[in-house]
Amino acid sequence: MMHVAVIGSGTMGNGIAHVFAQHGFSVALIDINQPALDKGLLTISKNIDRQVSKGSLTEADKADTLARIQTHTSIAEGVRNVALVVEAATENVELKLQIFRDLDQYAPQEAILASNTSSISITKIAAVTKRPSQVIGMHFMNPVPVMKLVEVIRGYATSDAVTQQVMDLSQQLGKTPTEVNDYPGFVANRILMPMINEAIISLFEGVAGVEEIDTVMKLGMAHPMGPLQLADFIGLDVCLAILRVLHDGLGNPKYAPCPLLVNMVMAGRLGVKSGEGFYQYTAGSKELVVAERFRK
Ligand SMILES: NC(=O)c1ccc[n+]([C@@H]2O[C@H](COP(=O)([O-])OP(=O)(O)OC[C@H]3O[C@@H](n4cnc5c(N)ncnc54)[C@H](O)[C@@H]3O)[C@@H](O)[C@H]2O)c1
Repeated sequence: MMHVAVIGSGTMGNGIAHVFAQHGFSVALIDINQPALDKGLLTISKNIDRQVSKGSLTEADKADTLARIQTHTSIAEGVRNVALVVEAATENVELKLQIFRDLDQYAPQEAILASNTSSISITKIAAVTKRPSQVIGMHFMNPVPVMKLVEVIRGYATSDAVTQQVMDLSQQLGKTPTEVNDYPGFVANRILMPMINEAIISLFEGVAGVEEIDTVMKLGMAHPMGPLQLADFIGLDVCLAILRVLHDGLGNPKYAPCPLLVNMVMAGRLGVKSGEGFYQYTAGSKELVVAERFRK
């Protein structure tokens, strides 16, 4: 049984641990404290229950999956004997660079070190290690157990052999890996974020209202969710941070974040997580209600 470590048991980390364990890997799940790990395990358990109720997994699969996950609060301890580490800690450059210095020190020399970062350069992360040819991006999509894509990002020094191993491993998880090179935003966010930004600019310039913009994209382009609702889900602070990475990294004014997005983030209107973005969110209600500010 191949042994892997996942750093971070938040939204993405618990999903990544879940899919590895479900597909027979033994997983060391690592976070900074036990409550964070317990919360991650609880989410995994609830998500497996959903798979069981749909008939895609059995109760026995659930027990086996959970039994393959061990938790740790120390990187040094958790990454001993692993063949692969997938880092899914908070999106912060300094934090990730320190984690990769630690991983380089404590993980076996031949281990592959992957990051699930949405926007930080894989080449920059690799450069703080003594094994840049074994550092790679493994960008899962949210929710991880459901979404099929893994964007596999080759840093400047990532080797062909490591890229192939990660492509193969992603397939073993039932995912479809897609190889891309390491430039700002990779492919997913380089295309998604300008679309979201353009939707916000259309609202800002009065071209149409919130519901109209989302309806055009849902019904006209067969998107499952409109771009403004999607921005609320992702978090407007996260969208702004990624647009700034594109703008700074590519130096093209077309990536400049819309002033309305900047204002909303400054005002703490971050979308679902703050209770209000382009829509307003009330606990327990599934109805989609446009935020008062944007009502006609
Ligand atoms: N949320 C998404 O939709 C999404 C999608 C794709 C990629 N990502 C990327 O995945 C990564 C994680 O995002 P998330 O949404 O799961 O964040 P999150 O805030 O839900 O979880 C981050 C976890 O990392 C833990 N952590 C922080 N410092 C740590 C350390 N030193 N060691 C171990 N654990 C540590 C935190 O305690 C927390 O549990 C980020 O790089 C993000 O860009 C997120």
